[in-house]
Amino acid sequence: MLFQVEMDVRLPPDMAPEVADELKRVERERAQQMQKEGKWRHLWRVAGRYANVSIFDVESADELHALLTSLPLFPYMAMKVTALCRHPSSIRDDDR
Ligand SMILES: O=C(O)C[C@H]1C=CC(=O)O1
Repeated sequence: MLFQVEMDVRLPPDMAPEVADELKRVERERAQQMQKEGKWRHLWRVAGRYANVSIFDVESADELHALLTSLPLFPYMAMKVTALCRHPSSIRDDDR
């Protein structure tokens, strides 16, 4: 199952820079691990915002929820999840 996830990062303005830097470091590790596992298929920065648009390829909404809530930055992100299904005009074999 494919899901589009929009993540808006909202770190508290008074968070110590070294705490923020460590959170971002471990977040990057986790995000790259999920990409290598094929779960996080696309990761795009939204131009001009501290936000991303991502495509996840998971077995279920429960799995997506577990992955998203495991992210170190999860407490500091607003997320919008959209379930995707195959478009009848798509020519890509992996759009499912
Ligand atoms: O920077 C972000 O968009 C937030 C988060 C998502 C992946 C990652 O490495 O950080």
